[in-house]
Amino acid sequence: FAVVLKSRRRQGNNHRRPRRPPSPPKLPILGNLHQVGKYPHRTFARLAKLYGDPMLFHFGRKPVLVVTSSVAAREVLKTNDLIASDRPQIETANRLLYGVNKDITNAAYGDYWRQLRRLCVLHLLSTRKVQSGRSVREEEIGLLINRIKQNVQIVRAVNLSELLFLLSNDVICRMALGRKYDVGASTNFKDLLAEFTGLLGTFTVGDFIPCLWWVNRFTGFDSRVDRVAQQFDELLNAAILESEARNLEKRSNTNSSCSSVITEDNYDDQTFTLPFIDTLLQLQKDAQLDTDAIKALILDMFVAATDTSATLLEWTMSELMKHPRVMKKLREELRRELVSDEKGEIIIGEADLEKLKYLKLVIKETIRLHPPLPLLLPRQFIEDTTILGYDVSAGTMILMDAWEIGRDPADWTESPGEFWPERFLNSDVDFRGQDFKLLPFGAGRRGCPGISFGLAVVEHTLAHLVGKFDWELPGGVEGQELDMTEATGFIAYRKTPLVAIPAINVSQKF
Ligand code: HEM
Repeated sequence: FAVVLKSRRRQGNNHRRPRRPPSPPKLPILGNLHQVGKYPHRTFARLAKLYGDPMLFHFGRKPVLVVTSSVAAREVLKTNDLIASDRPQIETANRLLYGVNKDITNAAYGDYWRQLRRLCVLHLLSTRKVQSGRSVREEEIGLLINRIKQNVQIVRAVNLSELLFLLSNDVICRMALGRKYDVGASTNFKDLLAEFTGLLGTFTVGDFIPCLWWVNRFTGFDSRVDRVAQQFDELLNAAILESEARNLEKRSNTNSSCSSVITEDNYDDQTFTLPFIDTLLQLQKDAQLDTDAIKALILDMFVAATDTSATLLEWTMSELMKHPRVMKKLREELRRELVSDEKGEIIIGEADLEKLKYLKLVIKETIRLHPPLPLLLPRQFIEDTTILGYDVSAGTMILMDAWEIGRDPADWTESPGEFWPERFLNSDVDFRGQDFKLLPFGAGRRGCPGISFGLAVVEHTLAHLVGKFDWELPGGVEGQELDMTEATGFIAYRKTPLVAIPAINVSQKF
């Protein structure tokens, strides 16, 4: 009798009407696409006040769960971590990244993704690998500082945004390919990467309304995608040839007849200093990776590392210029904790960064207010599930509004919209995926594996920019008047570049 009752109950459950999350009214065919606007993270924040959290949108026919609170974020990223670990398949990403399931970021959840993730975590982004990039970072930050010093002497404003993008581009270029590709190359690598990232972040109408697939062909979007994909492919093929030549030279120098192919078992200290491309090519056989997968993985690293770190730096400098009290306090910390050379110039080594507690609070506060990816990266549910009592179907896309979550007065009770790094004093709230009210790097299985890599560049560069220079806005504009408008797109850059005049820091003479 109990069995019959149980099975009846189960049948009853299966047939109850699903309880869906609240949705704004939608249009035929378009669904809610017309409501998303230029700044989707702001639109979602506004609509959540009317409809609640989470909300169910429809982009064309695609259901999209939008999360705007830490409570729902925890339910998705912790309680349902496994079920929420897929990514939606986006046609443009597949065209740019060597087809379906080649790179890590867009790979469907499964064995192949797990294999790539392991490779990244162990061999490309591990603590030792990040440490091995120290000399690259120091050299590139040194070049940045010299470029700025040249402008100090003639009291000229510098385009800090441009310089910061160049820096993070050069760092990842050297770490991934072993050298910079900008200087003297026929292709302007930086511009090509910017175009690549822009295209990758574009959802097109055909992604959500399949019968409109032809629009991209008609507007010329598809041919742009194909051109950029081909240009990168040529560049990566050349980089692979260079890597093979390096490997050959190394073998002939060591006069060794045995192959220098590395496996997971013969990984030595020297291997950690290799560029990503050399490591991946040498692990290729052991890891059974095809060459397209290696190229796709390298491209992922470029996109993931360049704009995120540079954007975080440009917002941090913007907030500091807007808040001279915080800039002064940070500079005092740098003077107090670091030693100076005989000319009075502060010496900043990576080992010193641990001492800079206030600098870390400044970065944390900036990333709370300006997460470089305000909606993280889209995920997708693998199975039907429930989120805060609402039924959600397999295949539903997930957008996590980290921008709104970081400003939600329910979690950030004291002036949530204000830039105030001291809010993190005596607080252990962190952004590494354990605190669902601060999610700039996501969380769970698919959370960002490059946090340490990114922060190593950001912290070190910020210490140099603030420790070595005083900054003013051109035309006598006061910091408080600095325009803080964001650009549109999946990465929240500044809308206008940050331009500022550097001056010799009072305690220093160059
Ligand atoms: C300030 C710097 C950075 C920010 C704000 C950032 C943010 C993010 C976010 C929000 C995600 C999606 C997480 C999720 O779905 O839960 C992500 C994924 C990822 N990030 Fe980062 N990231 C940064 C730097 C880096 C760097 C430097 C690298 C590598 C060099 C990197 C590599 C990746 C990869 C490979 C993924 C995809 C992971 C997967 O799908 O399994 N990121 N990042």
